[in-house]
Amino acid sequence: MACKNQNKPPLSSPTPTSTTCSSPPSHRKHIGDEVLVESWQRLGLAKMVGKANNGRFRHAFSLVNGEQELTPSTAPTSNAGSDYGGIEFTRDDVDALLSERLRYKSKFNYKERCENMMDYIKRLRLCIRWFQELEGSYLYEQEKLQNALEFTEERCAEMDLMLKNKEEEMNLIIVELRRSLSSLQDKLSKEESEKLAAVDSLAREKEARVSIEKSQASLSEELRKAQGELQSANQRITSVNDMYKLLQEYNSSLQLYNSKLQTDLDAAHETVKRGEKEKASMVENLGILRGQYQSFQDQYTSCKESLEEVTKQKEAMINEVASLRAELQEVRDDRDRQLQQVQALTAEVVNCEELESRSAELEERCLSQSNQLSALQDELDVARDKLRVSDLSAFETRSEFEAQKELISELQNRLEDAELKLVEGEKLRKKLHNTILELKGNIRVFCRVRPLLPEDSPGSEGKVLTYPTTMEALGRGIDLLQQGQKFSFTFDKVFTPDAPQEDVFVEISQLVQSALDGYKVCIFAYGQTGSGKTYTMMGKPGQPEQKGLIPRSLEQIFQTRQALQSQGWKYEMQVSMLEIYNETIRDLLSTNRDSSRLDGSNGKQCAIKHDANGNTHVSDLTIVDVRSSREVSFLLDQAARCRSVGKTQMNEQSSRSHFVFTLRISGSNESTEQQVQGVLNLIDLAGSERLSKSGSTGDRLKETQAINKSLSSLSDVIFALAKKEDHVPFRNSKLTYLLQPCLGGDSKTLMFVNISPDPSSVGESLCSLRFASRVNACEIGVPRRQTNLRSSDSRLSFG
Ligand SMILES: Nc1ncnc2c1ncn2[C@@H]1O[C@H](COP(=O)(O)OP(=O)(O)OP(=O)(O)O)[C@@H](O)[C@H]1O
Repeated sequence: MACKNQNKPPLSSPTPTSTTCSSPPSHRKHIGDEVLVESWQRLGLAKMVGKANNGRFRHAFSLVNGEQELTPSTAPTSNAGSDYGGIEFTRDDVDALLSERLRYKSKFNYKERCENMMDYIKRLRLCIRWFQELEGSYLYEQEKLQNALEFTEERCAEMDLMLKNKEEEMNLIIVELRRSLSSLQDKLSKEESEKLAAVDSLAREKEARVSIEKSQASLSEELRKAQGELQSANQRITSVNDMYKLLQEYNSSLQLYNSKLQTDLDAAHETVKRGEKEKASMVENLGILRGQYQSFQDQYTSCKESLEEVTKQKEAMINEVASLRAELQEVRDDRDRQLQQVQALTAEVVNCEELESRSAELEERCLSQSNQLSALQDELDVARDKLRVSDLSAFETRSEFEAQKELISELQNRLEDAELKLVEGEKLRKKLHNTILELKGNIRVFCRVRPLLPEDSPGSEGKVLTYPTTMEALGRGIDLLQQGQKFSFTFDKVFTPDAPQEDVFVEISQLVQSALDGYKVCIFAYGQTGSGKTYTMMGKPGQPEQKGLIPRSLEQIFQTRQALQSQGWKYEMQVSMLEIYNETIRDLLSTNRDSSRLDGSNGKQCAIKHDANGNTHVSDLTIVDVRSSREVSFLLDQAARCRSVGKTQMNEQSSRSHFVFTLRISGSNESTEQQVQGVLNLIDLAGSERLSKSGSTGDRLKETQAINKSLSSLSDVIFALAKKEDHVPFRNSKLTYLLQPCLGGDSKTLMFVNISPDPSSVGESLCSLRFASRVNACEIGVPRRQTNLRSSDSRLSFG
């Protein structure tokens, strides 16, 4: 029965599954209790074995259920070793005890037999007790095993249930999975077909991309062309404008000429009328003269006839006289009578002579009248010729007039076309300008180098600034030489010392223009003290050709405002000017300025506030409505007088504060119902300077420290923006807080970095250029045009 190979005692294996020994199944089944009872019954008496067998039974009742040891730790405390002296029995021992034959030396030695019997009984008792103990522990084990079995069965049932549930679930899941598999398969097939389609579309997209790239290239070509065309259109516009002016002049001269011709024509008509009248009167005269002539002719003929008659009579009389003389001779008596007759005849002769002279006179008159007539005829011919000529010239003038009229209307049409083109060009310009600005990034940097001044240190170190002439850097690059090391910088534009104010303004005029289009525009000048910031922004007072950007911008804005009136635009403008001095805001247009300057403040606490629309308001700031650039110039002069200016070692007239000029523009177009709100901020920053170099003390030192602190806050803000940091320290200074919308928002911003060519300032120039190139690398967002309706609070804001 012992299964030593398995290292298990023969009476153990309470569970059918726990044994692998070769004993018959019927025995193995009851091995825990029945086998022992059976053995005891069969044995009756048994030889007691005395000694334990090395504790092998320690394992006899241990059960490994799974990995759980049920005995001996959980078994009731064994009394082995107490009643039966800790003796344990193996089956062999029990068998040996039961099969023990008591032998006696003498059959009748009862004492010995009795002792042996007692000993045997004692051992049997021990064995029985051991068995009982064993049985108890077996029963306990059995119970435990039963419990474990039940527990296991329960668990099995639970497990079964769970498994069933799980199976159901699994089945469901399988069904679900099958379903999802089929849907996935569907999807897969769909995806595959989509993939194929996507591959197709990818190929198509690739083609499209290629074609788009091509079209992009062609578009950029077109853009370039359009820019070229824009330029040429601009040129054409200027030439058309010139031509328009010329044509206007020509037109007015033509109108003058025309009116002159008209008066000439009227005069010619008058002359013609007069000529016709004269002609008619002449014709009348001629008729009269002809009548007179006829009557004279008649008289003449009658005179002639009478003369002839008279002559005949005379001849007859002469004959008669002769006959009479002869008769006188003959008839002297009749002489007196005859003499009387002669005298009468002589009187008649005198009469005739008178008649003759009268006839000559009449002939003369007739001649003169015929001469007059022929002269009149000639005049008439001349007048007729003149009339024909003036008719011709009137016709010519009329046709010329018509041609001029046509020319004028054609020119007017062309002018209208040109004006339309101008408007279109203007729209295109705005669009292109905004596109260019967006492409460039909306904070741009221009660098301006001022000329060497007599007060600059003599150029012992030679030229420290040079300008590269390569294609890509021409007009945009600047090289600085410091201790033999070259530092190159590129900006949107570099103005060399010889660049006049006009050229600088031309470059920013488009930007200024966009304030009228509803953009926030901010232009500020940065640089070391004495580098030309105030010169750039304000210019030189009293020298019109050296006017700075602020007066030029205002002139342009007011001119454009005038020009845009014809397109239906009406603008309202408001101006404010302030300075930030020692971290205090001062109102430069305040009327009680003088008293306020005494205590170092303007009496009012000007506070900066940003509203939800990104507009900045400065409380208690004087805001003036302006209608002309003259008004603004007056205000600028007033502000310049109030500005904090002082003399430093670096600059005779150094600005000791940041100057902020703001023009708020509000425009509306009644015909298009459009409304725009633009802001133009023009800022002249105080100059940065090294304390050591400036030699400032006292108040100047305090000013310089305040200036440097606010400029360093500005550079902190720029660096944070350049690094796209989450927190930008706008609130670190009044200047940066005021400029917040321009630097971090949606405005078009331009920075001038002013540079001194003085070799002794090369360190400061390098700092300024480095700062400027950081600013140039900043992206501050997309400029936004403000075309919304005007708010009820229409007072000035900074942007
Ligand atoms: N482009 C220029 N052409 C001629 N003169 C110039 C130019 N730029 C500056 N200047 C002259 O240089 C001097 C200093 O210029 P300005 O006062 O404008 O410097 P600034 O940078 O404003 O100095 P600060 O910061 O001390 O106010 C002035 O006399 C000015 O006339």
